Amino acid sequence: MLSRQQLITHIRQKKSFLCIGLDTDIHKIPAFLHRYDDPVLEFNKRIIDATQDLCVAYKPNAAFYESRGVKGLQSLIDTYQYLPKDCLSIIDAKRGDIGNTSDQYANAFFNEAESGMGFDAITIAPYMGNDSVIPYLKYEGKWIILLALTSSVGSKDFQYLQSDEGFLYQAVIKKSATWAGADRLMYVVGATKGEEFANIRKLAPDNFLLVPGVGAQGGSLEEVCKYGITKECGLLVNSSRSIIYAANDETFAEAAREEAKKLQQAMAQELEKAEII
Ligand SMILES: O=c1ccn([C@@H]2O[C@H](COP(=O)(O)O)[C@@H](O)[C@H]2O)c(=O)[nH]1
Repeated sequence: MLSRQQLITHIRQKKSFLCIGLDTDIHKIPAFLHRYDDPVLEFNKRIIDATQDLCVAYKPNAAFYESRGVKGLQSLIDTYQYLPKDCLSIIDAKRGDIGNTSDQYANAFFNEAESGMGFDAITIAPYMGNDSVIPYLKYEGKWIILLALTSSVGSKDFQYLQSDEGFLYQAVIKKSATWAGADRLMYVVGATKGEEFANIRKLAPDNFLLVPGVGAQGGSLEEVCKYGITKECGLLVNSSRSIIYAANDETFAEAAREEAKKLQQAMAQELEKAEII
């Protein structure tokens, strides 16, 4: 379990607000790893070993594990167990369902005694409203991360629809702020939506934002920081493919480290600019 204050301390100590996405596709990892019992786990362990001093969070995306059935679930559980305790562990599951079903999702990802997984945080699609989100908050100290404004091209289909509270994504932020405080609630905001960060900060001045889209999707770290950084940083910037698939041979973990380091160094500059370190 990682509290807001611990997260902020780690950001200052590591000079980093990098979240590394473990979107591990068994068909994309280096061929030599296939001699291991669990190639995906071996890949993840080496990525984690090579990068853990450079990042403050890891985010396995559930789809890459669930797509492989029982074996994939085991890779996910074993990867969770291997994650360093000083990094925020986020399961990117994007769940959302009626209350009793959400109870089961929360149990699956938060109740380590029963499922083998006790992630610190989970991404949630908030579309089904309050009763779909509250079950996760019953787990003391765990974080919920609601999809607000996603990095996807399709975000314009619904998220920018006008409502009484402004755009629909703005209504999501306003309403959900009544469900939990900034010590338990984050929002996903895509790095590809740099121009919206200033508006989002007006609605969510203290919440951490989980920001995917830097790297393979072309989002700008500089723009995100220009409008999104707060005095306590308030950002976790995720990159998955650009780091974990930086090379496709025996050097993959070193190459991942190099990519992570470039981002960490750019983040250190942003933290200095904002006088956080
Ligand atoms: O709006 C969103 C929400 C989630 N994601 C997820 O983040 C990573 C991004 O991976 P990259 O390889 O760095 O593009 C991936 O797991 C997505 O499912 C997102 O991209 N946008």
